[in-house]
Amino acid sequence: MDREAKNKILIFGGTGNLGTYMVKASIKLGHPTFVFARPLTPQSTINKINLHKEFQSSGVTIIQEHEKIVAILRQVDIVISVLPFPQVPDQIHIIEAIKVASNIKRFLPSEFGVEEDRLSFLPPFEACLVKKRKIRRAVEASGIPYTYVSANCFGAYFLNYLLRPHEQHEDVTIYGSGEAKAPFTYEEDIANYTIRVANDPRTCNKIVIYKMQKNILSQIELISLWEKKTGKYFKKVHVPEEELVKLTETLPFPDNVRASVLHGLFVKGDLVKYELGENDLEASSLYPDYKYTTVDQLLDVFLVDPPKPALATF
Ligand SMILES: CCOC(=O)[C@H]1C[C@@H]1c1ccc(O)c(OC)c1
Repeated sequence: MDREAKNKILIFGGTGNLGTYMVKASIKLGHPTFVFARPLTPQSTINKINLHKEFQSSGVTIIQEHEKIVAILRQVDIVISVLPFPQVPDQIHIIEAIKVASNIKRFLPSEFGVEEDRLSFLPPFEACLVKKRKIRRAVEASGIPYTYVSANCFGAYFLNYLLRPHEQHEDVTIYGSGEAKAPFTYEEDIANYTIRVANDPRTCNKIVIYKMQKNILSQIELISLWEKKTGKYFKKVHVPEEELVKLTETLPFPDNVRASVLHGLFVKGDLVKYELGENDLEASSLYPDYKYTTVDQLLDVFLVDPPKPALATF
């Protein structure tokens, strides 16, 4: 299909960590791509300024935030929100505007992490997931065609968090026994799958889980792979479950949230505890020809050029 026939995609949060991958994937797959972004100011970082320039030179249309959202929505077909947690409740305004515009073929709210309708976590993270569930219910009540994406653990994010390749260190922290498994999805694959999912009739009003068999590993397996590749062996420092639970109760915000994420993911192993339902779809099964990056391959990338570490906001 030529570029004109391709769905036009508007991305909220397109200048963020996952958002940048999403914009690049949308452009690479030939979609006219629009990014709803805060206007640059004299305080804007050089990275943000350069990102705007990079987007514009690759044909992205940057929509300044103050522009009329309904008028913008009437120019596009698909809306993808990659807004971070603090802005999750703001998506109610996107939903309202989509209802007024009434032309949007698919809306993907800002999900991409755990499958929050099937899992519960310790209170600090649970409170964050309540916000996401509210948006899901509002989307369903609105009648807007949607797709929810649960991409599980962001690969680069968690390899940085668990292995700390940017630091000189002799030890690694293991949460719990280290044996519980979790699915990892490299951010570039999250974006490449998501653009496909957003355009796929099979995924309308469905949940798509990103859970590739080769990328389901425990912390111990991850660290062992990294030790073999680096030739470095790390002292393992275990944080027992009861200590991590205590941290979720005593640490200040947002460290208490992070502790409760770690508890659910790596101590309880919750992300691999539910089976896909008959109504659920799995990305690598939907697009078997797409060659996703395995954790082993991502570690090879980390050996030579580890992506910059990031910390999610809540
Ligand atoms: C290790 C501490 O965890 C985090 O910083 C947050 C970014 C992690 C996160 C936030 C929301 C999620 O749904 C999710 O799914 C795996 C993961």
